Amino acid sequence: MNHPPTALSVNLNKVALLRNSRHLGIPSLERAATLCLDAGAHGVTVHPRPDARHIRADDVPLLHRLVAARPGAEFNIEGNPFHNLMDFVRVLRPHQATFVPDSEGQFTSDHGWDFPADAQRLRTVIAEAKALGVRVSLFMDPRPDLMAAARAAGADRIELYTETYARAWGTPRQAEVLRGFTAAAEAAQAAGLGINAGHDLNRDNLADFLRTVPGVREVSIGHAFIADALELGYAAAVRAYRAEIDKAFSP
Ligand SMILES: CC(=O)[C@@H](O)[C@H](O)COP(=O)(O)O
Ligand SMILES: NCC(=O)COP(=O)(O)O
Repeated sequence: MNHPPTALSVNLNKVALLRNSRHLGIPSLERAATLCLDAGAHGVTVHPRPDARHIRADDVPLLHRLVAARPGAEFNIEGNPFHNLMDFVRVLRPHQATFVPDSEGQFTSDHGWDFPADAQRLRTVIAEAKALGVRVSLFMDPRPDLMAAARAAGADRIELYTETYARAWGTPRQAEVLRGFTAAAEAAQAAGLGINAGHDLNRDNLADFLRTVPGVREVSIGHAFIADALELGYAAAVRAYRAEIDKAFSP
C-alpha cells in the first residue's frame, strides 16, 4: 500500500456507540472497517474506554484480525496504559498503541501527558510495549518544551492533540495557533519523534493543518468522519478525506 505523506486512520468509536444503542449488532464495526479499508483508508483506530461506552473488549481482537489481514494497513489502539489498554497490547501486539492520559469516566480526550510528572511510569509501559514490537505514540498537547522528554521516555511518535486547532480554525487566531503546532512539530522532529495528529479534525480543517504543520505521518479521525459517512457513505467519506490530504500536499 503506497501511503501518501499522511496516512488516514479511521476511528470507529462512534460506529460502536450507535451499535450499542440496541441489541441488534448493527451498524457493524467489521463492515465499517472493511468498507473504509476497501475505499483507501490506511488504518483503523479504536479507543476501548474502561466503561465500554462504545468500543467493547470483544470488538478489539475482531477488528485487529481484520486489519492485520490487509497488507500495509495498520491497527492503532488508544487508551490509558494504566487502566485497561496494556491487556490488549500484550495479547494482540497491534501495529501502534497510542497512550492517552484519560480518566476512566472522562467525557472525551482533552489533554496530553505531563512531563516530568508522568515520565517514570510511562517509561516502564513504553518499554514493555516496544519489547512486544508495538510502535508507541504519546497523546500530547502542542508543547515544544515537552517533546524531548517524550522521546526520552522511549516514545516512537507523539500524537498532537488538535482540539485547540479545530476551535481556532476559521477564526483570526488560526494562524497563531498553527504557529504553535508547527513549533511543537519541529521540536518533536528535532527530538527524533514521528508525528501523528488527531481530535476534532474534519474535512474543513484538515488540509490547512497538514499543509502548515510539518511531518504529520498519520491523522486519526473519528467523530467528524463518521458524521460525514452518515451523509456520504463510508467509501465516499474516505475518498473525501484522502482528497483533503492530497490537497494539502499538492502544489
Ligand atoms: C484520543 C482522542 O482524541 C480520540 O482518539 C479519542 O478516541 C476520542 O474518544 P471518544 O470517541 O470517546 O470521544
Ligand atoms: N486520536 C484521535 C482519534 O482517533 C479520533 O478523534 P476524533 O476525530 O473522534 O475527535
